[in-house]
This record gives sequence, structure tokens and C-alpha cells, in this order.
Amino acid sequence: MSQSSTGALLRVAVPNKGALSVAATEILRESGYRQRRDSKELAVTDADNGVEFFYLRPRDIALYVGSGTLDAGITGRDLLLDSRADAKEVRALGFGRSRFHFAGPAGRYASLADLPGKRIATSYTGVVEAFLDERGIDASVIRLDGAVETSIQLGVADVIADVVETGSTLRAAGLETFGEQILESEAVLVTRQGEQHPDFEIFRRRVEGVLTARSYVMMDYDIPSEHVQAAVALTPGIESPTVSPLHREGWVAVRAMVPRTGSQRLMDALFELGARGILLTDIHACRL
Ligand SMILES: Nc1ncnc2c1ncn2[C@@H]1O[C@H](COP(=O)(O)OP(=O)(O)OP(=O)(O)O)[C@@H](O)[C@H]1O
Ligand SMILES: O=P(O)(O)OC[C@H]1O[C@H](OP(=O)(O)OP(=O)(O)O)[C@H](O)[C@@H]1O
Ligand SMILES: [Mg+2]
Repeated sequence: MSQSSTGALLRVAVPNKGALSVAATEILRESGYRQRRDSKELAVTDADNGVEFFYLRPRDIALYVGSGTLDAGITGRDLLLDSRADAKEVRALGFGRSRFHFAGPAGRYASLADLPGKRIATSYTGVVEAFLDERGIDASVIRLDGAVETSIQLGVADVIADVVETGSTLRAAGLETFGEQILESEAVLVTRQGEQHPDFEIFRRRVEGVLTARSYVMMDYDIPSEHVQAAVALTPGIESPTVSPLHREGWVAVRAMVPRTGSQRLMDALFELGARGILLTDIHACRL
């Protein structure tokens, strides 16, 4: 039975290919939604959960959501800003991280002061024009679809502005970044401004639950009762840790969610305090 309270399915856009596609599908699958099995499928209806997924170019997703055609979507923050669509970021998703930079032939450019009068090639004209406008820099922006690194060698542009992840594409083209970073991006959950579909909140909470589950682990340990206060101070949990009696007199069992980062150090500290049987387990989903 559908959870939808209105009958109208929640319509969600998912990147169909490129750097965000696999991880976006994965987070939705972990959130309990049906996802496509074949990369040629254009849409999937998950009637049990009241959601319809549309697999679209990540660059188009903010436009569909901003215009109200779709209710929500996953795209890159850089693509959202570039589109100037009437959509808003509701949650950073922790994958598809990248930086956006100006770059030019190694050694030739040092700072933004070198930009006036130059030809800048980019696939992100919205982002670049806004950045230049804010700083009053007068330069011409040339829109290319991709492979912008080659445009300098071909004499079409003097510098580029592009996504940098590992930096290997720039290096291979003999280019290096210069000036301040234009922006930092990652995959984001977007929705339209104003009134939301009534089921958007359920969807958002499910995705949030997976992100929390990824950043926390469950820790269990046994400890002599006299040390439990000190131990619980180290593992306060989200609400409060569960402390249960053990059959062995004078000992208790403690269970608490702890941040994944630093969890090994926490195990060392608990062991020092006298805890034994310390276990860490993954959490797959949660609602807090
Ligand atoms: N190594 C990377 N290369 C390109 N985009 C990346 C990378 N890492 C993260 N991203 C992010 O992925 C998004 C771009 O996705 P994608 O590569 O699918 O778009 P595209 O370059 O326009 O498409 P395509 O290259 O398939 O023509 C942006 O948000 C970008 O910041
Ligand atoms: O810093 P790196 O790890 O090398 O990644 C960045 C490169 O990857 C992207 O290109 P993509 O493969 O999407 O091709 P495109 O330029 O045709 O979009 C981006 O435009 C850079 O060229
Ligand atoms: Mg690309």
C-alpha cells in the first residue's frame, strides 16, 4: 500500500550517468526505494513507497525541480548554482565532492588580477559569470560542453574554469589552478522553493536516516559497574545509552551510537577504563 497521503506520487530526479549517478542510486536503494536495474531505464515507479524516480542529466535536474515539474532531486551544488533555477539545497549528501577553479598553462597565471581581458572557457557559465560580476572582473566567458582543458591548446581560450577532483586531468593537459577557489561542491538533495509535496518530508527523513547511519556505528561493551559513569561520559549516545545488567555480578552491558570517526580511539579509551567485549557494528538505517 502506498504511504502517499494525497494519492499523487512524489516525483524525484536522479542523475542518469556521470560522476553522481552510482552513488545517488545507492543512497536511494539504501533508503528502501526501488531503483532501476538497467542504466537504460528512464523512470521507475515505486508504488509501495509512493515515489516515482526519473533518471535525468544532472545538469537538467535543478531546472525540472525549480520549475515545479518534479518535487525533488539529487544533483551537484555547482550544477544547482549554475542553473540559477528556483530550487534550494536541503541536504548535502557527502559524495561527488569536487572543487571549482580557474586554471591556465603552468606558471603563466598567478592570481585573479591576471583575469581581466582574458577568454575563459567553461561548462559552468552561470557560476563563472556570477563570480566575475561579484568581483567586478571584466573577462569574456566562452561556453563549452566539456573537455574544456583542450580549448587553451586549440587557441579558443586563455584560461579555463572547471571541476577539479583529483587534478589529474589538469596535470595531463599541462595546466594548474590559480587564484582563489570558486566553490566547493558535492551532491545535494534539492527541492523547489515554497510549498512542498506532502510526502517530501518522509523522503527527506529516509535519506537523512541513511546518512546518519553512515556516519555513526553501534558500540556495545561490558564494564564493571564502578566505571560505568566514566564510560558513559565517553559514549553518551544520541538520547542516552542503554545500560543493562549482566549475569556476572558487578558488571553491566552498555550500548550506544557513536560517531564512526574516532570510534577506534574510543575503543582504546574504553579498554583502558576496564571495558571488555567491545563491539562495533554498522548501522544500515535509522530515524532519530
Ligand atoms: N571527477 C569528476 N568529474 C566531473 N564531475 C565531478 C567529478 N567529481 C564530482 N563531480 C561532480 O559531478 C557533477 C557533474 O556530473 P557529470 O560528470 O555527470 O556532469 P557532466 O560533466 O556535465 O556530464 P558528462 O561528463 O557525463 O558529459 C558536478 O556536480 C561535479 O562537481
Ligand atoms: O580532477 P580530475 O579527477 O581529473 O577530474 C576533473 C575532470 O573530470 C571532469 O571531466 P569529465 O570526465 O566529466 O569530462 P567532461 O569534461 O567531458 O565533462 C571535469 O570536467 C574535469 O575535466
Ligand atoms: Mg563531465
